[in-house]
Formats: sequence, C-alpha cells, structure tokens
Amino acid sequence: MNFDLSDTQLMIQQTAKKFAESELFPVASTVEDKAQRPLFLANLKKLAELGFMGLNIDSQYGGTEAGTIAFSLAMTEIAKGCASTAVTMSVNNMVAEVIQSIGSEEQKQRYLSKICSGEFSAGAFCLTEAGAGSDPAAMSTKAVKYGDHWIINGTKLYITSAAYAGVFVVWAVTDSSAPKGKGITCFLVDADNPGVSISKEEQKMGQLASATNEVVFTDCKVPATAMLGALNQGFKIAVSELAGGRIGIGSLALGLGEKAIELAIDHVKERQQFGQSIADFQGVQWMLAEAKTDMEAARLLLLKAAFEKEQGRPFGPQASMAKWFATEKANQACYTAQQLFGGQGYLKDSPIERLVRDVRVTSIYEGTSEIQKVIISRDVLNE
Ligand SMILES: CC(C)(COP(=O)(O)OP(=O)(O)OC[C@H]1O[C@@H](n2cnc3c(N)ncnc32)[C@H](O)[C@@H]1OP(=O)(O)O)[C@@H](O)C(=O)NCCC(=O)NCCSC(=O)CCS(=O)O
Repeated sequence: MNFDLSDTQLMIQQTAKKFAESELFPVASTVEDKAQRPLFLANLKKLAELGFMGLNIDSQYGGTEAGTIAFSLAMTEIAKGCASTAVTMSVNNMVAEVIQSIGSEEQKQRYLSKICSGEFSAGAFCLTEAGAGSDPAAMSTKAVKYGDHWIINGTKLYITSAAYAGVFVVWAVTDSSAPKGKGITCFLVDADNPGVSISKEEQKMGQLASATNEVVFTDCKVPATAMLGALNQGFKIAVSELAGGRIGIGSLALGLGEKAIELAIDHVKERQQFGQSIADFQGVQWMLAEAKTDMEAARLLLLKAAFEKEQGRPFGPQASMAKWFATEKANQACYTAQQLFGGQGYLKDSPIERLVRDVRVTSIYEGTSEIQKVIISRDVLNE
C-alpha cells in the first residue's frame, strides 16, 4: 500500500492551495454580499482556467483528466479558501461527469468544453423538489413526449448555481405508470430555454455567495436529443452520480474542518489567559488532538472512496461513509475551533463564524447523514 500522492496529484493540490490562499480566502467574506457576485463569478472563471471545473473529464472535451483523488484533494484546498466556490466547483464537476458518463457524443461536444472552460459559470443538477428531497424517486416534475420533442413541467428546489448556470440536468417522470423510480428520465436543458425560469433565491445560513434557487419548468420544450442516457433509467443515473458528488462534499467539509483547526492553532498559541498561552492547557491540547485525528480519519475515508471510484470499482457505500463521517466531524471541528476562539469566534468579522455557518449544510445537502447511513447499512446487511 502506498499513501504517497503522484506528482500530478501533488501539483493539483498545491495549485489549489495557492489559489485558495491568494484569491479566495481574502474575499470569502466579501463575496457573501450578493452585490459582489461579479467577483465571485470572476473567481469561478479563474478556477475553470486552472482546469478545476472538469478534473475528471477527458482532455478531448477540455477536461483535466486528473482523476477522482486529485478532485478530492483540490476540493479540500478550495474549500479552505471559500466554501461557496467549492460547492460550485463540486456541482460543476458532477454535472460534467454525468454528461461524460452517459451523454451522447453530440451532448459531450456541446456541453463539456463550455463547463470545463468556464464559458458556462456553472452547471446545475435539478433533482430535488418540495416533496422529493431524501426520496427523489417521489418527484412530480413530468416530461411528456410529443413527436420529436418533450415538454417538461414542474418545479425544482434548492438548485445550486441556478442563477448563473448555462445548462441544467433535469430529472422528470416519463412513465407515471411504472413502479416508483422506474419511470424517471434525465434531460439536458439550456438555461436560455424560454420554458425555464429561475425563481426566488433562498436566504441561507451559510455558503452565501453560492446562489440556491427554485427553478420552474413551464411547458419547457426540449428536442428528443436532449434526453440524457436511456429512457426511464434516470433515477439510477441520479443515485449513481450523487455517490460521486458525495466525495466532493465530504472533501469540501474536510477543508472547512482543517481550516478551522489551522485558525484555532494560531489563535491558542497567541491568546494569553491566566498568565500563559492557552495552548499550554491540556484541555485545549486535547480538543485540538481530537479534531485533528477526526480530520485525518475523514481524509483517509475520502481518499479510499476516491481511489475506488478512480479504479472503476463500486464505491457508493464507501462514498457514503466518507461523506457522513467527514461532514459530521468537520461540523464538530468547526464547533471546537469556535469554542477555542471564545467570544471572538462569535463575531461576524471572525472567519470562524463563517466556517461554522458554511459547514452546517454539508451534513444535509447531497444526502443527509441519515441517508448515508441508510446506504451504508443496506450494503452491510446485503453483504
Ligand atoms: C435513499 C436512497 C439511497 C435510495 O433510494 P431508493 O430505495 O428509492 O432506491 P434504491 O432501490 O436503493 O436504488 C434504485 C436503483 O438504483 C440503483 N443504485 C443505487 N445506488 C446506486 C449507485 N451508487 N450506483 C448505481 N446504481 C445505484 C439500485 O441498485 C436500484 O437499481 P434497480 O432498480 O434495483 O435495478 C436514494 O433515494 C438517495 O440517495 N436519497 C438521497 C437523495 C439526495 O442525496 N438528495 C440530495 C440531492 S442534492 C441536489 O439535488 C442538489 C444538487 S446541488 O447541490 O445543487
């Protein structure tokens, strides 16, 4: 067994770290203000130019072809700079990967280079609905075929990047008489399709720079060639792609947890109380030791899941273990770091305050911790 990273993986990790430190972290609080969205989008474009919007996409389509381990490493570093940027990068990579894995040659040619190059600021993954969150197979958005085109009607919720996405991957029921989950099909819908409207932007607790919107499809007409993958196979496509996305979100959470610990280490060395640095108190040392060990364990779980995916082997339950563990422990690490900052960590101008807000959703979106445990336990019981 070899734990060493390849030269390419190290280079990608270092590039991400440098970009996060120089371009993202200094403006992470600034871009929380929606008026600063152009700055946020400009950084997404730079990230695309670095090759980070298609890390696992073939070079013939404009991707970096660096693999899933490199993707996980890059996500962690980018999240240390700005979680909103990182989640956009994660969803973009997931959208690009679903097109690469099941798209027609024409669809790959049409969309992948635009996502990878940053010509599209983002791609969006339109699965969730008001009545279909943890249970996406319960969706009610419908697509009906008329001759050589489909008409899509329905409303999707909590869609990351919808406000500036160039393309939407949309799931809709195409056979309502089929058993649950067996009559869903996936479509590619251009953002400028007149049947698409981007509705209200959600007011969130964290990851404020990244837009999260409702997306409404009203008699949205798409050609038959917009179907992504096979008819009525969409649900399997969704759960399979979400497994890859979970490596991204777990890696993002790891970055937030690590950043919180780094900030806390600097703080406890500097902060003097009772005539000594608070780093000299064993209670403080143990808090850091526990958080650091949790993050190291999370990293190993994430890299194992990424390795399995990269090898083309089943990785769904492993990705769920990694996502569940990394996001829960990153939440704890941010909480610990905030505790170590004391009152200062509760102030709006403290970076810890933002990390605590940004990390919270990681154990909710792209599958709650409870859903990850459903996936893991089903796998354990079927072994
Ligand atoms: C709860 C679930 C895990 C499972 O749901 P179901 O019980 O309804 O479905 P299953 O029977 O388990 O699976 C259906 C079908 O798919 C196959 N399958 C399952 N997992 C995989 C996989 N990893 N790769 C390939 N195929 C897979 C399974 O074998 C079945 O096949 P057969 O029918 O037997 O042939 C699931 O509902 C779930 O994951 N729920 C959570 C949903 C979620 O994460 N939602 C958040 C979405 S994030 C979002 O939409 C926003 C994106 S962005 O951030 O903007």
